[in-house]
Amino acid sequence: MCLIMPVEETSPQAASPPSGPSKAATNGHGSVIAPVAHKASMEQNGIASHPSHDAPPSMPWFGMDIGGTLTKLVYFEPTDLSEAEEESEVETIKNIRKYLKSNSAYGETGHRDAHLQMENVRVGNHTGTLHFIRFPTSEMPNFLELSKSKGMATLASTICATGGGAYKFEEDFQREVNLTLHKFDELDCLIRGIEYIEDNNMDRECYYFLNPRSEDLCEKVTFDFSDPYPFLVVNIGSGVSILAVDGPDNYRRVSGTSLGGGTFLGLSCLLTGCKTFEEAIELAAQGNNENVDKLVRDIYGGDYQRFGLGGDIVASSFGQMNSAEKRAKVSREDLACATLITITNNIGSIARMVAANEKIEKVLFVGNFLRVNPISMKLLSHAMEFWSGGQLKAIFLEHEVCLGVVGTDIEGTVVSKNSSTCNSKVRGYFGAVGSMLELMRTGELPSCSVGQEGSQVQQLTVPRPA
Ligand SMILES: Nc1ncnc2c1ncn2[C@@H]1O[C@H](COP(=O)(O)OP(=O)(O)O)[C@@H](O)[C@H]1O
Ligand SMILES: CC(C)(COP(=O)(O)O)[C@@H](O)C(=O)NCCC(=O)O
Repeated sequence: MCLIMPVEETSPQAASPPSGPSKAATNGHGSVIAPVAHKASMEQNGIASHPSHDAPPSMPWFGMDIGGTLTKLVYFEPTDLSEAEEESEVETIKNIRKYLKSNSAYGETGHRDAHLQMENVRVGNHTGTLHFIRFPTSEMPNFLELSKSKGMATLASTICATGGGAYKFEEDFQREVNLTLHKFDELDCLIRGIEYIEDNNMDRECYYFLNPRSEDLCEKVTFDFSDPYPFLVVNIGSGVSILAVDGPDNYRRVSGTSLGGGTFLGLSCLLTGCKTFEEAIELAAQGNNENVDKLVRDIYGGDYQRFGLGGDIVASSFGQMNSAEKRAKVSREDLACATLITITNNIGSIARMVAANEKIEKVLFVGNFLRVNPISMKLLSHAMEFWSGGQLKAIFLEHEVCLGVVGTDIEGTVVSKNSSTCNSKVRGYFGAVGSMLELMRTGELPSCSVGQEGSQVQQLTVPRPA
């Protein structure tokens, strides 16, 4: 059984930098055309195939998403090993398992999200537990050092990896820990997952906010995504990528901005001395941007009526901070709040212009910047609707983790149709889960299933690649 990995050369939607890993075709307007990679096209292009295997790959089983800010690592711990299997395991694997399980912090910055742990998961031919570990990508040298000290290099195994770091750190993995990275593209994965919504009538997966500005009237409403095309995807990670999805397996990276989640975090740390994203969001929730920004009414004394600009609209982000007097009065909370609003509004504004340019009305916002961040979701909702005169809708997803899983070619899943079996808190790890499942692709074998503790295990079937 020969399996094909969607390696990078077939997914030419990489961002504009000339040194990017992929060769991209452009459509003449600067946007990059990227059909989702398929086995057939990869074979035609002479792309390397995944090593064929009838048996699952040797353990340990990991998946990695090495992003610009966060590295997300998923580790599968088999809980059904027979005595003979346990005995035949090499000491290094046992030690790695013991080390990962007995700690919830690794070094100073690595965390295992123990509360997200998923029991009773079937991967390949084993049942076990999925562990979710994250650390700042900037700590990669320490991570490699730690892996080396735990004997990873002696295993000579393979890890599936996605995200920009899969390219950046490929040689380091090989050199330091003798690990081969099978890379696959983060945007292909994302788009496939979203398309799965349409294919599987996941009619409660998408939602938008009604009356996003009103604390009392704001309501989360299901969005009917049964007729999705065309739609825009705004992926807010460290930076922002904007993709226009024209039809099945057909998308373009039409725009992007470097002012993204990483900018919010970086500026917040700089301005408030906060140390984490969570702290920055908490500060922002307690602050008032009006002490930092210059509003239309600060300039006009009221509304700018001729063009319908209300007095409470931000005219100039951080526009009051040129005054030493105002700077002296401003709080950390105010600064975090203004930073969040500045970044969010800018993304909303670019998304709106791209939508108008592309004549697209549905705009899907995804990425970890929106994690624990209802302020931005509601702001985006309001901005999209207000500035488009009600034409544009900001749409969000309930379960990015499930979409990520199916986004790597896992189809026919029961899990994603039944949201109660999805762990929505695992948002942000989907690329890592998806990359581990890539490792498991073994043709038509049922390869992965997910169940809650105590519930029936449900099967995900993995089709033979198209
Ligand atoms: N615990 C966290 N640590 C750092 N950033 C976080 C965290 N949770 C959410 N974020 C936000 O998510 C962004 C990263 O999003 P993500 O989708 O993981 O992108 P990337 O793959 O580029 O790391 C950060 O820049 C930050 O704004
Ligand atoms: C380069 C990236 C695709 C990397 O993805 P990320 O790790 O930020 O999720 C993204 O940061 C991006 O699209 N940046 C904006 C580049 C630009 O169009 O200006």
